[in-house]
Amino acid sequence: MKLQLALDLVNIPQAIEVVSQVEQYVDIVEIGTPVVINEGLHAVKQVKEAFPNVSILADLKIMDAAGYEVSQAVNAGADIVTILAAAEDESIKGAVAEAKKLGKEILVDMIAVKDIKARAQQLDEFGVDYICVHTGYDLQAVGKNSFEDLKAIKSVVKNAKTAVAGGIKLETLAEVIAAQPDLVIVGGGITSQKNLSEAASKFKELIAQG
Ligand SMILES: O=C([C@H](O)CO)[C@H](O)[C@H](O)COP(=O)(O)O
Repeated sequence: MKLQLALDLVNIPQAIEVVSQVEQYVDIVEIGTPVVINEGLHAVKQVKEAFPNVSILADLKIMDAAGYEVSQAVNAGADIVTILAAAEDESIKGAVAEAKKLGKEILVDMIAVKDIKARAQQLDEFGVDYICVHTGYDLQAVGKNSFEDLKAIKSVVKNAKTAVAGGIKLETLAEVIAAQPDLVIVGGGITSQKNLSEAASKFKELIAQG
């Protein structure tokens, strides 16, 4: 089980500062969608240049022009690029083909998908690398989480790695670990803490025990 740190509410210098404090505890650093919207793919490029040995996920949440957008993110330094599960099948297949050509990976974000099991089965057949259940900020705000959805995809996905994101805190981590995803994505659960390094190390320690 791996730990991904999501950086959503920072600018580029702040992102670099955060990564310098937690690098040893996280397996993947996510350049979050709000950061890409604010700073563009320069954020991916500059964080990768500062930490060439860190795996970078670019959370583009692609919806169309998938092959092209994947290629641009990879050119900037991304190792993993995200696409929305709600995108057309052709877009998902295009993203997978481009990532495979470049030796990189695709994570599909299931945010807002209603029939989680059926879509996860289709995505698995398309050869995506990760399938991620995700409760976004707007549903977190009304008390939702993705823990049941994680169990649902775990019951049908045969090839892809599974991931979970959305409001995961130290207090809820045990429930997540019990479902055994391949990747746990944590943003505010680490970045809102005073001592970032201590918070990341606690997440890492519990995940390693998982
Ligand atoms: O993808 C995310 C969200 O849609 C904003 O772009 C976050 O990175 C993801 O939800 C993880 O962050 P936390 O919910 O703060 O753990």
